[in-house]
Amino acid sequence: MQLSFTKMQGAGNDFVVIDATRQPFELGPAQLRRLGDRRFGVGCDQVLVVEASTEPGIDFRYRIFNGADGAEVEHCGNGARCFVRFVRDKGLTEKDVVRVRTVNAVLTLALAADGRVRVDMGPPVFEAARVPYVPPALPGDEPLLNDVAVLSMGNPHAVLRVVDVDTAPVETLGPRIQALPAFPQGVNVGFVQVLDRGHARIRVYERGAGETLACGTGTCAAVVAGIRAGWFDAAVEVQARGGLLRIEWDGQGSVFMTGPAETVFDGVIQL
Ligand SMILES: N[C@H](CCC[C@H](N)C(=O)O)C(=O)O
Repeated sequence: MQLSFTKMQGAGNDFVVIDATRQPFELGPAQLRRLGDRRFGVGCDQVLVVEASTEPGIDFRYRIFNGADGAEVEHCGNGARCFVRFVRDKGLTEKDVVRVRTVNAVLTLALAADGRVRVDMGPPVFEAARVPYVPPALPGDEPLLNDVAVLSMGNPHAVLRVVDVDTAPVETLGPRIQALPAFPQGVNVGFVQVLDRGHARIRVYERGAGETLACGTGTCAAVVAGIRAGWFDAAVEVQARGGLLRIEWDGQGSVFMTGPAETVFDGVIQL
């Protein structure tokens, strides 16, 4: 089958975006992995699917699949910014602010005049069962989890503070933490370097993708963990390897993320 797609990126986190508003989305895991494959397919961190909505007050449905394993996941923050850029540029809406439903949340996405996009990422969740996270029976039972903050941004995150992200053991510690029984549905592992109360650097070893150049939900999770720990004020500029994200959280409501969203090319693939 021939599949039309648009390649997009948000702070270097890259996506294959599929317009499924006019025909049902029917790709299986093997086809999704092919889309994500950087040798045998298009190559992307995640596949984003735009579906029509019949729900009052909801403009679109937003589905996310990790490129490496084809698994459907709950949220993708950088993808959300590309989503609104896509639906606007493809004429699927005239709105600059759209509301979209994911598998477990409703997000508000707003195109700004400077081309950046501001996303209401919803509130963080700390209740272990909703992450999901199974804490060790006793603190210290699992040394890898000492000093790790665990929370959900709709998807699961583990956050560690490091002195320097460039020397952090991302490629080794990331997968080791992901493999722990404490995370029954896996986890995205963030490594955050605090520069000052309004600035940070980050690297994220993502579930189902490995290290990406940026992770929107992971950056939100790191800032939330840092605000709770007293490291940050309510607004933080975070430098990822692929670009700069601005995260705001008042300590109780939604987390807001502002950053870039760009189209790279349109294409057709034979699946
Ligand atoms: N790998 C993530 C999904 C993509 C998240 C990331 N690309 C973002 O921008 O939030 C997960 O399995 O939960």
